[in-house]
Amino acid sequence: MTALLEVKNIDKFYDQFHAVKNVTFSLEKGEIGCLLGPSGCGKTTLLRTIAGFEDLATGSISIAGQMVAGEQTIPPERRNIGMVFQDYALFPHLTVSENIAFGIEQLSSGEKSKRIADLLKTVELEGAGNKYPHELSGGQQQRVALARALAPEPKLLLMDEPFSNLDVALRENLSTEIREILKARSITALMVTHNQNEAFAMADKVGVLSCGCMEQWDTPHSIYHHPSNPTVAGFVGEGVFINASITEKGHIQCALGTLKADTDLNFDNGAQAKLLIRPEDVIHNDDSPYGAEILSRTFRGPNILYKLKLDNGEQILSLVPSHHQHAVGQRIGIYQEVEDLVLFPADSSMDAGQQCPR
Ligand SMILES: Nc1ncnc2c1ncn2[C@@H]1O[C@H](COP(=O)(O)OP(=O)(O)OP(=O)(O)O)[C@@H](O)[C@H]1O
Repeated sequence: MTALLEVKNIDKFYDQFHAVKNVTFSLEKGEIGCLLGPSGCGKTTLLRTIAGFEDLATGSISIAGQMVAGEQTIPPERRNIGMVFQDYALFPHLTVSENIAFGIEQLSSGEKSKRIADLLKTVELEGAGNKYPHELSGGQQQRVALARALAPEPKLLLMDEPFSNLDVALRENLSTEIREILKARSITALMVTHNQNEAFAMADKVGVLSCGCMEQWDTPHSIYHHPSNPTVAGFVGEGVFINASITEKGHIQCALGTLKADTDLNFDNGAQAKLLIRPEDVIHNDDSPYGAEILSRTFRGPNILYKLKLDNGEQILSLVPSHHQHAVGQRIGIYQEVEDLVLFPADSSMDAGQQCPR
């Protein structure tokens, strides 16, 4: 099966600055991908090269089997792409219906009206066709922007931080809603976001970028539970690395006791490693022989996030139901319940989530 979007070994420079480095990934028809990564890692640049707003130095991009950049270049308007931007970019002097009609002027008026009515229904804005953008909320405007991008029935939809102007509750609802709309229509889409919750809620595949490199392109589950390197592990979720040693085949010793691996660890006996401990892996239980001192606490509604100091001085995080009330400085009992062992060699660079040089 040919991928709908195929990005192969692309490099992009701004003068001497290497903004995208040998990036390869693909999306099947109907799949939703999200590009995630710290500020300046190249997410928008990558999206813009796919849209055709930026030239490539090397590599190729194909959409629905047609090469659009590489040995041949096809201009943005002929790439059959729809775009949704952070600031909605609606025409303020046009009504909602006129905004949606913008890219389908070539259709007969009957077809146009039918397409607009269908899209207004899809984005749940029936009855809002005669309104102007300023009469709508941010979330409604972004739904109009989506309808406008979908009107010409593009092969690929690109979305650049589409929810970042919206408040937190709305972002979550809208990301789920938009995923459902795209899935119902089998639309292939690629979205850029800073927000990992959004990426996980929306995407079939997530690409974690760092300093222009694609660190991992994988399902949200694998990105979270099987990160391929410390950069991905540290960027996604709130994990902390602690020291560990491989004592015998499949046994790992750390400050939280001994852990046993079900699979081959690819470490020699006696090897030193860094073990990822996520806050949800650390369970509060005062009967546990392992204890830690509370260094700080952050109330999060249903949970409290404790920063804890282990007896050997290492620090970890623990997510505890918020009806537990413990003060900073108090000692609590904890035990580990690490389900997915994420281990990297002790000498790995742990520069996760850092700003990329510009
Ligand atoms: N037109 C340009 N000319 C020169 N450098 C640029 C240009 N556009 C982007 N860059 C640089 O390329 C790098 C990647 O930028 P890009 O906007 O793609 O990052 P990003 O991951 O989308 O960041 P953010 O999340 O902050 O929007 C940055 O270092 C940026 O300064």
